[in-house]
Amino acid sequence: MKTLTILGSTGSIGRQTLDVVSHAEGRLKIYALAADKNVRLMEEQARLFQPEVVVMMDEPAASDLRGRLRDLPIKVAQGMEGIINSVVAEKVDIVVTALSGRVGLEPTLSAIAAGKTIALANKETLVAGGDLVMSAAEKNGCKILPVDSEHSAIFQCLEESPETIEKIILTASGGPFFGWTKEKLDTVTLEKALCHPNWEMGAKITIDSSTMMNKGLEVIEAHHLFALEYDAIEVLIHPQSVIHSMVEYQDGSVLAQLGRPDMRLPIQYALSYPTRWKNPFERLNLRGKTLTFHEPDFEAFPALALAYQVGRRGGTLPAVMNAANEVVVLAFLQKKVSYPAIINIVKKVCSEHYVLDNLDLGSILDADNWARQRAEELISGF
Ligand SMILES: NC(=O)C1=CN([C@@H]2O[C@H](COP(=O)(O)OP(=O)(O)OC[C@H]3O[C@@H](n4cnc5c(N)ncnc54)[C@H](OP(=O)(O)O)[C@@H]3O)[C@@H](O)[C@H]2O)C=CC1
Ligand SMILES: CC(=O)[C@@H](O)[C@H](O)COP(=O)(O)O
Ligand SMILES: [Mn+2]
Repeated sequence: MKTLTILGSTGSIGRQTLDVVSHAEGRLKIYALAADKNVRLMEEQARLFQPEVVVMMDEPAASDLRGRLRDLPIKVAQGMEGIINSVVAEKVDIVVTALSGRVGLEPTLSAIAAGKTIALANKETLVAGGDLVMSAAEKNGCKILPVDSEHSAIFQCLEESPETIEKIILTASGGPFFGWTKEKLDTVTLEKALCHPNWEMGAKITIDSSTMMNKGLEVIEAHHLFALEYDAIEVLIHPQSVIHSMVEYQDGSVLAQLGRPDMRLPIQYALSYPTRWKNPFERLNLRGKTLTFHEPDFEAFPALALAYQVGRRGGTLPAVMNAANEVVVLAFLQKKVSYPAIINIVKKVCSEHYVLDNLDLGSILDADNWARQRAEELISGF
């Protein structure tokens, strides 16, 4: 039996994780669930999964939930303190990090300091603080198990001697606008950007997939997870999202992981690691299927090239790019900025940043805060 805390239980990954738990035949138990404001769904999840603790980041949401759950012996905590307590608790074996955004960095570092295994979906945490996270994990002997589908695929293709890797190939669907020209991309609406061709995901990552910033974040995520130079991380457009990524070894052999676009598979893989559990989920059927592959269009989708430049520069710059992107994507979701403004503002914030290389949590959070404020100023100026 493995005991979990799920950070972001009411979100897309969080809900699918609970579905995996319900199919795990008693091998997974929930200690705590955490979210921000979605009280109605958290109440439903609490009643169904009976965790010891539920946490709402938002304090009014926490007091609302306290009233709704007064008939149950479930502790209702709040704020970042409540989230951190939910991951360091003695009973917890694995923390599923499925918060959206850099907010997951501190709880992830706290969970690692407490010796927990991390099932990591929350890629912004690695983009902003990957050096801190991976060195803390090494120091504490903690496993970081990737949940992000491409990184799970790479992890599943790793052999005993990872030093024989020549490169990894991150596949990308190309998003809803694959093949569009820069001019046509100026006409994108929020409704169109929220329609991912293959995956049902949360709003932020769906917009990031449309600009290809998601793939840029994943390049930086892979750099940290697999200790790879950026020259050894290639992106290949694969519109069908059947091959979730590939590893090319120094003898020229390429291993790939395939599956239906169903996040329960990488989630279950991480939670059952190092075994593979059976499940009743629909199987991949390749009969009659055509798989195609294309070069990324770095011109039309500048976010990908920016992420490579930012990742190579390192220091506090990745945290700045990520923070600016979080702010501008939220503004786009609120229809406050145009689609082209997303990458234009992120690029401008990155260009103005004085990069620091002494990476501690304070410098990362300061850079993150500066970037958020600067992005907000540019949005109001747009
Ligand atoms: N969805 C997917 O298929 C994939 C997602 N990922 C990554 O996984 C992470 C989660 O993505 P996804 O599930 O789509 O996101 P969603 O937006 O669907 O869910 C986000 C979750 O985090 C909670 N949350 C958001 N902000 C805060 C906060 N400040 N404090 C506490 N809780 C917060 C939300 O709570 P509430 O509901 O109360 O707002 C919700 O439970 C992201 O980093 C994403 O990039 C990676 C690969 C695939
Ligand atoms: C399911 C998952 O892992 C997402 O990151 C997805 O891969 C996004 O698809 P894109 O390839 O379009 O960015
Ligand atoms: Mn992914």
